[in-house]
Amino acid sequence: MWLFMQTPKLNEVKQQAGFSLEDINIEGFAPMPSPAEIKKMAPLTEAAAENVNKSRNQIKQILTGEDNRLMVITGPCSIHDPKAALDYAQRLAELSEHISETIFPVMRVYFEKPRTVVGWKGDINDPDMNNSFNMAKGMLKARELMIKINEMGLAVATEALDPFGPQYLGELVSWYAIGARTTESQTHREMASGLSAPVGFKNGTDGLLDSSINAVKASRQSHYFLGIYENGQSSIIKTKGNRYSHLVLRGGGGRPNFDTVSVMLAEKALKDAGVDSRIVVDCSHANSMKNPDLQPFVLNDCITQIVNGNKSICGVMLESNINAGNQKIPADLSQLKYGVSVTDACIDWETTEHALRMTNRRLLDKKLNGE
Ligand SMILES: O=C[C@H](O)[C@H](O)COP(=O)(O)O
Ligand SMILES: C=C(OP(=O)(O)O)C(=O)O
Repeated sequence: MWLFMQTPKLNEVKQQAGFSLEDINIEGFAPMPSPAEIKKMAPLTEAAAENVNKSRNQIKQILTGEDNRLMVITGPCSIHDPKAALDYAQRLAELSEHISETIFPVMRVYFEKPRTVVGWKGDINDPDMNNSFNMAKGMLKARELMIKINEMGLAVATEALDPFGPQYLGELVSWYAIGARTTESQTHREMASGLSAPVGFKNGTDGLLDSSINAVKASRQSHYFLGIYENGQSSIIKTKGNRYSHLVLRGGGGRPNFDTVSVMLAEKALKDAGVDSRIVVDCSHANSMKNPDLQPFVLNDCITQIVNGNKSICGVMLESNINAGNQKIPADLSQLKYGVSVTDACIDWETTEHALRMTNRRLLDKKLNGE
């Protein structure tokens, strides 16, 4: 408070002394268009709005068990090429028609990447992939793509990483993840409490569940925190709490946690904590030890649990792309291979389609047998 009151005097002192006490490690500031300005450049369309509304309701019903279909969140680890993303969306939308009796597909449209240490942080942060960090361009690109994918009738899932992001993209997202690296962060729990769509909290990278269960609890409450308003004005935000936050098992600490015993332990941990939440299983990340070829086996195991009577698993996640594997970002971007991840390695489209058709068949059999 004293420093605040003395600011004019301090500034004088700083000028005389020739030094500053703030922004010492800041190299520069650049203006960023407000959420309202970006929305004006890529406005929400009626078709996209209707799809978001419908998809959110379906996901909510899956999370409460009113809709017993399996939510399958599938798509690239990260988006870097909108053309390939739309190609993927087209394939998923077509497949969706054949599997919709048992599966509700949601496309991973991940524009923000949390890094273990450093690396490309996604298409919003650096859309030109050349360290030019044109975030205004990245945000516009993200909105344009999410609008198109919604217009194709697919629900959009994304990771909420930057707390300003939802003001720009929130109306286009039907399912959010809070990642393993941020589940314990108060900032992300507060943000989740105000998000307009259901939020899945990943368990921590250590594989322990406490931080994610605490996160589910915290995000269901109302919070006050600092953020921005639509016009870019810095604001105090009061949230209502997110009734649809839930747990996502992604393995960690050197071991997976998708198996029957781990899922039963997660159910018990939720019950002991007094949290009523169904579970999404991420078949990738530490559940497949980052080996994409194992993802279909993880999926298959989850379906076996469901067929055998498990009622808590309501969704699964796959990291899938048009082509398998991953690639380093080349200095010459014309060398980028089409439809191949630039972050985590993915399964290819053929493997994805086969896995989802098999899943549908197994879930249909269960339904036909009245199990
Ligand atoms: O899903 C993506 C990655 O697993 C996550 O962003 C961490 O990536 P990194 O360990 O390569 O930084
Ligand atoms: C970063 C991701 O996952 P996690 O937070 O589980 O590592 C992801 O799904 O892209």
